[in-house]
Amino acid sequence: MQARSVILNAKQTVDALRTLVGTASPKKSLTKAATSAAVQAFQARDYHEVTGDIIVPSMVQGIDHLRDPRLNKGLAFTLEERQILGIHGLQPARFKSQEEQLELCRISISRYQEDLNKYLYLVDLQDRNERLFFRLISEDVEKMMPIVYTPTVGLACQKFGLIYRRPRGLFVTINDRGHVFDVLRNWPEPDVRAIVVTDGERILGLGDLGACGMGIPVGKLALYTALAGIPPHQCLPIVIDVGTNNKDLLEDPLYIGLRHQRVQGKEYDEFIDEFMQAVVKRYGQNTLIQFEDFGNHNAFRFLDKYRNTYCTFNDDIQGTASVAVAGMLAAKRITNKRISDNTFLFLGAGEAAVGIADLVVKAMQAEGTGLQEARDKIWMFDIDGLLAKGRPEGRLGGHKAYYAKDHGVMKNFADVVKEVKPSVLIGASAAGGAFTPEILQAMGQFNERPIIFALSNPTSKAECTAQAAYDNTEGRCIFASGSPFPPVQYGGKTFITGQGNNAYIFPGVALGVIVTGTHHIPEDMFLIAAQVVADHVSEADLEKGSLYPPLSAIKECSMDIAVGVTNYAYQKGLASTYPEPEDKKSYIESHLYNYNYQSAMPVTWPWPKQHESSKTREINPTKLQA
Ligand SMILES: O=C([O-])CC(=O)C(=O)O
Ligand SMILES: [Mg+2]
Repeated sequence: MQARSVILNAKQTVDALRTLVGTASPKKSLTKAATSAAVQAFQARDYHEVTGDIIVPSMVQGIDHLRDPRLNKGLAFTLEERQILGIHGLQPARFKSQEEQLELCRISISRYQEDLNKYLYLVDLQDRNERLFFRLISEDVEKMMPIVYTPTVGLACQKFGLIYRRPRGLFVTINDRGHVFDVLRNWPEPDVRAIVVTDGERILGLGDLGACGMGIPVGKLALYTALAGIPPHQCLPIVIDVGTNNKDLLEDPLYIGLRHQRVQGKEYDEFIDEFMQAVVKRYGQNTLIQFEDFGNHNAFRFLDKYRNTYCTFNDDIQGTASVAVAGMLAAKRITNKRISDNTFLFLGAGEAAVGIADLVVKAMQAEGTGLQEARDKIWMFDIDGLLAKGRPEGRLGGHKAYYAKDHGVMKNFADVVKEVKPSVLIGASAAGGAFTPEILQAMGQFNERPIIFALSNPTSKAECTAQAAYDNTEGRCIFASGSPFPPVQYGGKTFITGQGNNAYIFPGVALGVIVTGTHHIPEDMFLIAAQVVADHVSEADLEKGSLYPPLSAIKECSMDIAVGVTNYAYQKGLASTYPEPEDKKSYIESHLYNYNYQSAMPVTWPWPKQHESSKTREINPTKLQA
């Protein structure tokens, strides 16, 4: 007989599901219709035991409070909570505050010698106790960010097959063609607002790591919550697995992704289209989709293709550009030069380099410089040599063409440095150590205060170290790097250089976009973000050698960026959440994640006392008058 369509209420759905999965003994067997309705209701996520901030108390088993990382508080459960929740006796007698737990976490991490082990400790903590994890990172950004994020996350991606324990995020493979929406439906959270997606083709400066690139969306979204307070249940990390061209991975028995060459061309493009549509269908058109670490050839294409039809940005192009421009704005205070008064030379002409160049041009235009004049001040050098018009083997597709010069072929970067005599040298090439002492010394000869950015990640891919930049410029350089470097010793002084990493930008932009329900993300938002970060740089920061505020100030930057983005979104009519809040900051704050434990007591416990409600009645003024 054909199953009749039935709609079950939440309780019936749960009962039916429990019966289906064998956790309840059925009073009577389920009809086919009820079974199908239960499965459908479950798949449509009509019902959740624990999702987002919503917990259905009667549906959570006692021990789930310890097993579910969103509920677990470990020894911080009070006696009342342990008794009411049915977990009394499942833990030792000791009660701890969250602060005491944090202290233990710090001690535990410091006992590991290797960063990868520290990373694994934090992965376990996130799997075990979510609030503790986020509070730990957000309260000690300087120490924790290099572990959950760059540079250690790069190593974690390289060893992903070896360290893989539990899944986090969604793996959508090319074999799911035609069914991407169904895969998205398997994600248990109904209220996703932001996705970070990679296809793993260009993980940091490490190249094609295929599905092992999952560490990146996970790490970026950890910063969404830790640095911008975006609730974790609103964040979804995704890897799009279309294979890998990394020969070592294809032969590695530990590799966890599809074991074939990357699917490319029309099939790949259609798959990405299907993915974008499936996201909108599942989570709505305002779902933010952050593209991360795609190959150069795809990154620009997708940004151009989707930026006006989806809520999307490319962090490697736009986030990195924004943080680099923030550094340039801060550097003005040292050099007393406008951005337009500089000559730029880039090593690399990929996502980061071209993204930075485009935003620098915009910043120059804001200073009153003409478009062509601005572009003329920017030189680029890539794997084929200087970007010169008509160079024989050079690919000059897309925005790269804007920066090609009427110049003969040049293949030696040091020669280009000597000829162009840039005041700003920017490395975004993934060529570790490419800024040789000879190049750095030349920068020191042409400039009183040479600006040198070694932005490639992780640390091993940086174009030079902070120490090398100081040593080879008599300590006169203005330096920033994408990955952190230890303090520099030069001329009897200690310098703490800044990290020009897009982590200063994307969490705040994402927060502003999410709370306003902005659908498109205009380039101006990244210029706003750059200005906010530059405004957070104090004289003391500049004095000690940093063009950026300390990492501990990223949370404030994120909030101020979100306020800037929110103001802009309402001014330009891009916001979809109405009415427009008067006080933007408190509106944003009302959306933020709370890192502190919440009471696990049922909301109805203890029951309101009778005399308390009657007291309210007693002071009712109308009654008094009567
Ligand atoms: O992840 C980072 O540290 C910065 C970034 O986007 C990249 O290098 O691709
Ligand atoms: Mg990236």
